[in-house]
Amino acid sequence: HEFCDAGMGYNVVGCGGSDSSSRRILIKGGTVVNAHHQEVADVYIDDGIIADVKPNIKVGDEVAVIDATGKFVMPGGIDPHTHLEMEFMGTDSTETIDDFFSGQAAALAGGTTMHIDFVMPVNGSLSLGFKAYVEKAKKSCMDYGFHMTITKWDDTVAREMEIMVKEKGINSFKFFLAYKGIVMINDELLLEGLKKCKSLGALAMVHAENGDAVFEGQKRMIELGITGPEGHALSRPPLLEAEATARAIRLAGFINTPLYIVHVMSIDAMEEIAKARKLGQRVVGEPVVSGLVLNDSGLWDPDFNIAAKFVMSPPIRAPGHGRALQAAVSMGVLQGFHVVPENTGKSAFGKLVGTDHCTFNSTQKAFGIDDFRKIPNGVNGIEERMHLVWDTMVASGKISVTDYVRITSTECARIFNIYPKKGAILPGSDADIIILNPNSSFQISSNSHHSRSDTNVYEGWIGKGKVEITIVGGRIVWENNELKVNLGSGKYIKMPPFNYLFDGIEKADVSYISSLRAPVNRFKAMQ
Ligand SMILES: NC(=O)NCCC(=O)O
Ligand SMILES: [Zn+2]
Ligand SMILES: [Zn+2]
Repeated sequence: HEFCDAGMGYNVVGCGGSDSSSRRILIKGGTVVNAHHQEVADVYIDDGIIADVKPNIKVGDEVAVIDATGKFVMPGGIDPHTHLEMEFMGTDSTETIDDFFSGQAAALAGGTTMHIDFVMPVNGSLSLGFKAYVEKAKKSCMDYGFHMTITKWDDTVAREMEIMVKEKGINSFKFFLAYKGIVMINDELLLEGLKKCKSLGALAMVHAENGDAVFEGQKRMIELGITGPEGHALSRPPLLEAEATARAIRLAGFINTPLYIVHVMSIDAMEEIAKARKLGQRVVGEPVVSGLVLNDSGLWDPDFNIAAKFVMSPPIRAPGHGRALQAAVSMGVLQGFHVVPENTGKSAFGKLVGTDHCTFNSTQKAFGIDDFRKIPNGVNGIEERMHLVWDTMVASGKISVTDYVRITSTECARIFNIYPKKGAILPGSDADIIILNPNSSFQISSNSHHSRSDTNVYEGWIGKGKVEITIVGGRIVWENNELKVNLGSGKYIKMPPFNYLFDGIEKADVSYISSLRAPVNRFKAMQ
């Protein structure tokens, strides 16, 4: 089998490797952390499911015991935003280098046990796109879900959206407001999509940049003779991210349906979300780890191969944006959904953190050596997210360990309506668990990472906290720095519509209509 290649550098169970992991495991004496609570307890796993969580669980000799004393036992990470084996930006750049096997193996080595990937339609057809992704995902070694991308509009697309939600387990649709001439849609299509999402109880997601203005910005750079990777960032400043974010928020408010803004990269866009949140609109802002911990300095590196690896959209911003996004994440989580007033509880900035893992190797990035517009956009992160969020947010004292669980796992499970099957260490939840040692450290390098890419945007990062064990579906797949992944064992997780963001939305319809009438009433009162 192609995945049994020794070159993969890790053991593939089901391809000749031996499956030493037990179906019954007791994790003893660790600090078990959920988003709402932490306690020292044991966790008993039977046949892929968490059977019990309490102190001093007694088991027989046949059960494998892991001593987790002094360590944190937490739900495996859920990455809400990945692009595995995706065709993107024309045929020249081919597909992202990580497929559903290598990308997921990398995820498991870094403590992420589920991800949600974006299905790309085939010639605008959602069913053909779905079929293609079902095929791609057959090699999965961990559970996964799908978002669906909408790139055109007609009656067939509208009907297929219904099928996706009612039959295929998709509860979110993404609209690109950028990538003009490739996948960008206009406001008319966005409005149709928002209406359809609302009627289906599906979450609308947007990539928020003004694609027409970006196109103009790119022309300007080329006219100025700026063709290198720095031209990418200069052509699409925060202003254009903020404009599209504000526009999408207002249109979602006009339709009165919840909105999820992917990869928020700038203070400017984050402030638009904060403003909407204050007004009680149901908006979720998703920071990604590259936007939180990196800055744009890499884009100015004189070595094209180094600079090009940082090209993603919206761009990684100047120093200051990342720090502000980190602060917003810590404030957002400190105001957790259970303590904020009712209206603001249905919106959030940074209650979850994704990656937008969309990896191209240096040969693929080199398609744009003479013209930054041809550099395929995207960076890695699926393997690094859990460590980097721990290091920059928890080890630095910005957030608590319970907050960490919420932003890396639980809130994603809630938003995509699969909690508490995922995102919790509770009896009955899937046994997707990590054991993190806060006194150990991690180091990132393209020489040792598990992605197929030959580069890593976090190259050389050394930080505190180490995921020592990953358990997925009740099997130990990462231990002693060794991966033993189970080819084809990952399951597709259907995600039902009408998540908590839709609770009481009809009431908001009524108050929206009265708010439209309010100025009229005020005017009448003045007469
Ligand atoms: N973000 C990026 O540069 N690539 C992935 C596709 C997208 O999410 O826009
Ligand atoms: Zn995007
Ligand atoms: Zn993306």
